[in-house]
Amino acid sequence: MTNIVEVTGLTKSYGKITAVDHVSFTMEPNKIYGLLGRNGAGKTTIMHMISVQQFATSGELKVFGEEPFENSRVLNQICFIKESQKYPDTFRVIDVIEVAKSLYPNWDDDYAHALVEDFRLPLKRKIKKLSRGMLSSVGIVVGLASRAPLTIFDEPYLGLDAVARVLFYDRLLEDYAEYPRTVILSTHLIDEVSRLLEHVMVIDQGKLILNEDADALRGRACTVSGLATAVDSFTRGREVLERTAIGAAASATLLGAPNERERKEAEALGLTFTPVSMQQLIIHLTRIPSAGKGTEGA
Ligand SMILES: Nc1ncnc2c1ncn2[C@@H]1O[C@H](COP(=O)(O)OP(=O)(O)OP(=O)(O)O)[C@@H](O)[C@H]1O
Repeated sequence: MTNIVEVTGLTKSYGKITAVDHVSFTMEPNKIYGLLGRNGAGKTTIMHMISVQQFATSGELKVFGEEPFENSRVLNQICFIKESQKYPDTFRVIDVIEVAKSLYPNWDDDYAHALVEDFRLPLKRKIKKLSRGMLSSVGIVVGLASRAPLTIFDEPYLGLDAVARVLFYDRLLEDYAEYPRTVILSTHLIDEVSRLLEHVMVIDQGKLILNEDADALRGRACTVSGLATAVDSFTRGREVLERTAIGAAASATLLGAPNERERKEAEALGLTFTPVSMQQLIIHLTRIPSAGKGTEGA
């Protein structure tokens, strides 16, 4: 099957600033990708280039197997939801829904209206009179109901409360199960979205430093805790990402999941293992300069 996105050596410079620096990757059909990274890492710029809202300075980009520039076959299949979407002043929620209906070939109007109710959006209210969270909900409704084969959510939930965020995650998973498509989700709330993600890409200072299957990533580290002397004895000779100690107790985050023998060894020392959250792991990995080396183009 054709890759949805194929990027080779993609670079975007603004004068002396290199926002995206020779990034190469592919995105497969029907997967949920997390595009993660710190502020200013280059995530939005990458998503803008994929959706042809910005041009690359150099490199190659194919979307749905084609050059995306002025290519309606490609552009019709992309829905981009950004944090601060602007709408005409006179627009009400219903107007946004109607325009979206005409834009996206796979639009499901019944689903859109069901989502409007779920998110408690007042259809007749002007967009400019909506609260910040309600405005984010409008974008989420459009993104989900578009059922676009490539749906991009760039930090879609500014101002959205926890209940609405969980609603978004649940609806996305349910609808994706029934109508698989490729979703790119860019967010800082890594732990919140980690259960949704099938593949994780981390951008740091314009470079792709991690490009990995989410399950493989989850198995890449664990934390071992107990008496500091026991922790140190167990971790000797192993790759420790971080060690913290309080009084006589310590915990160490280790690369790799423990095998049966290691579990027994730890148990004998009175140590316990806990999984490392995706957010912790990414923080650990992005702190180490050599962390993702060799992952580009995976
Ligand atoms: N129009 C522009 N002119 C100059 N520099 C820009 C422009 N747009 C983005 N940049 C710079 O490019 C870099 C990447 O920005 P980008 O918006 O892609 O980051 P991001 O990862 O999406 O960040 P955030 O998580 O904060 O939204 C930043 O250093 C930013 O200052």
